[in-house]
Amino acid sequence: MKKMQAKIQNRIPDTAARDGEAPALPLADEKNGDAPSNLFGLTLAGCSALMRDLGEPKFRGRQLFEWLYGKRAMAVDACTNLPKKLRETLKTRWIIDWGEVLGVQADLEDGTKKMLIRLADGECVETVLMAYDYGYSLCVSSQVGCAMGCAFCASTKGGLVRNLTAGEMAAQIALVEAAEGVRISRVVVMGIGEPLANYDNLLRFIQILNQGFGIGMRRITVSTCGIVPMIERLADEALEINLAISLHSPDQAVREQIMPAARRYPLDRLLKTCKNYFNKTGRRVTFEYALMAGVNDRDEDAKALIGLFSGENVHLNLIRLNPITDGPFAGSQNVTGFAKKLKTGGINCTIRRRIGKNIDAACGQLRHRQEQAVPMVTKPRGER
Ligand SMILES: C[S@@+](CC[C@H](N)C(=O)[O-])C[C@H]1O[C@@H](n2cnc3c(N)ncnc32)[C@H](O)[C@@H]1O
Ligand code: SF4
Repeated sequence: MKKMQAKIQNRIPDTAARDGEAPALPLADEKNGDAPSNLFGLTLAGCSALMRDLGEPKFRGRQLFEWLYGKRAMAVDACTNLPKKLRETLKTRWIIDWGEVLGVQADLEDGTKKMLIRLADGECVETVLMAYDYGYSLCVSSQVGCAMGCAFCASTKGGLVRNLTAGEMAAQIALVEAAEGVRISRVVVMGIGEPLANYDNLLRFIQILNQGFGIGMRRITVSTCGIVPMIERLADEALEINLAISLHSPDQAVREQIMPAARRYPLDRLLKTCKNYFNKTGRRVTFEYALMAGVNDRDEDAKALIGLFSGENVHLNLIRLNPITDGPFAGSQNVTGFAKKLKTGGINCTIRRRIGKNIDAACGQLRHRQEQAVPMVTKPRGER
């Protein structure tokens, strides 16, 4: 484990470690010139470099890191393991800022809570808290908006605004835990944005999750629409995280229509890359498949999936499509029948438990509402 952590640390780009200057500043702060910088989001290497720059012994870096994430310190003065004089010095240039929860939608039926979070520069992202038998899982956003243009997804409606910093991803956990009085034990990077298009910050975030929050690598899932070169890079990191691929069709032409990224990264190349990923990491890849009526829920789709995956050590996760405003697709009425066909064909598949159906479950809807100044509503039970 220690060896693996050291490996991640060496690979994670960190301005502090690289330049010997102030640790990597979050993007939001870079825009603000003289504004204080956010300590939240520094990796262990970043904390150590900061302490070194301040003329402090190296162990102070670990102390800061532990209080930032292990203790969820909300202010520099809450880092009571650091000497008061050092805290005063830190406060001249540094703050701890998690952003704030702007609003919450709760699904009273299944306990899912979707929160709209405001970032330091006023941009918003969503994060979703899900309750399971084993504890709490958080679905984290990785970007403000998304450039990928998938036709069924609300996250991409206004395009990409910017990447989230590692701190802004980690703050989603701290904020939700503080607001709800819970501990998050699993994290899925399946919120707004394409995590592999924000690769360096994603790796920093994973490091913070693992070393700072103490969340095991196997309890972290990263989902991608299939950015092949970044999947190849991720395979080389040798992390034990779970990789999920948004597949949504076994047909290249259909995929190109509903997921523009497929034009650049064709299905055969993507599947080959996933095979290599499994061979290198030993981690089984999950394929996500949101069923859309007449688009990808036909007999021929089931047959094609069986042809692609029969005998392969993969998992297919069938998802009920969440309706989005003005979306071109309707959810399939044949989810269980489709699953049955796949199972009969020898495919290891499950239907994802539907969560948050009484709120704006589709990822990006809430942020979109906020941008359009549409009031945030929790729909009555059963209404779609
Ligand atoms: C929002 S994406 C974020 C992660 C990454 N960008 C990706 O595409 O895998 C997370 C998952 O939600 C799925 N998704 C997007 N819009 C959806 C919708 N309207 N209904 C159901 N699933 C949806 C995506 O295909 C993907 O599997
Ligand atoms: S599904 Fe993922 S990649 Fe596609 S637009 Fe939505 S967030 Fe972006």
